[in-house]
Amino acid sequence: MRTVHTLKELRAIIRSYRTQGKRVGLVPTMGNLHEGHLALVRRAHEAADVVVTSIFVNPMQFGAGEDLDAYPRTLADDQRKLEAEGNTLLFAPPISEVYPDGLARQTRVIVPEVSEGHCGASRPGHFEGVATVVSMLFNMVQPDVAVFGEKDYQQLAVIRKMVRDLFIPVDVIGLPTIRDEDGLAMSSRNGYLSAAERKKAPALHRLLSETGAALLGGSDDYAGLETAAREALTAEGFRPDYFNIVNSLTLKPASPGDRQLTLLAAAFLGTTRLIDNLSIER
Ligand SMILES: Nc1ncnc2c1ncn2[C@@H]1O[C@H](COP(=O)(O)OP(=O)(O)OP(=O)(O)O)[C@@H](O)[C@H]1O
Ligand SMILES: CC(C)(CO)[C@@H](O)C(=O)[O-]
Ligand code: BAL
Repeated sequence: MRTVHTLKELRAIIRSYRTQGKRVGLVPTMGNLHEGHLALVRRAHEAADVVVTSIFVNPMQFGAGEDLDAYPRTLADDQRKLEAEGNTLLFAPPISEVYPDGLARQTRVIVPEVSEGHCGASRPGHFEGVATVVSMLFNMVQPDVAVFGEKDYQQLAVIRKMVRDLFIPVDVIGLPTIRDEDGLAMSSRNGYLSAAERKKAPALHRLLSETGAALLGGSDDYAGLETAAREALTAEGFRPDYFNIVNSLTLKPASPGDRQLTLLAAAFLGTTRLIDNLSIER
């Protein structure tokens, strides 16, 4: 596996893939790779001849006071894991390569509607940062296909809409969330949890599952279920950010007739913010 840090090197290699008629897959990440990321790499291998994984901790999607500086950077470990997966190329640019004129002067991509509410409300500017950097990565790598995780459900919806609205010629594949044995969604931020917090963490997935079961059982009392789930999270030691029952496609609050529902949740354990979701069909 090769690792490149500059756009010039990346472009030269992508050009040679194109000359050989290869189908290119992209897996955008922020590094500190775990089994969730590696499942995306495996899926990309099924859909493409060569797989480019990017590692870039994108400052534009972090708000003031968030964990940009603390975010784990583990390039050597990540390289070993990608090598073992048969990943073809790792693109790990420094900030100066992606934003040579600085963040303030950077052209930005705004995706309306699906980026509003939920994480978009709690992290103002976050999805603008995500859409901007993902559109840039698409232009840098020019992949045929790109793979993202459903763990970041709203992010995936934002990227799908951006691709549709801007006619970007990339197939977007979403992959189900990979979990630890106790149900906790794998995430780089799980590494911030203390041993005691890690024990409590699976309650987030459990409460999503219990609420999903109540919905499948026929309950339409969305507001009541949301309040009960937030109270249960608090009782489990979390500080809930949101627990919302939404229409799976629009991400707007669910209406009684909706058949495809998604439960979106974010909650803090100490200073660590965890997100998770569950989709059901009635
Ligand atoms: N448990 C998981 N299962 C499937 N995909 C995942 C999982 N965790 C992350 N991903 C996907 O990996 C890609 C890169 O995500 P990222 O590098 O932010 O990882 P992360 O572990 O979610 O980190 P963070 O703690 O910042 O949320 C995204 O498409 C994300 O949805
Ligand atoms: C898609 C992404 C790599 C853009 O920075 C990031 O938001 C992530 O890791 O999910
Ligand atoms: N996994 C989404 C990236 C972020 O939280 O900034």
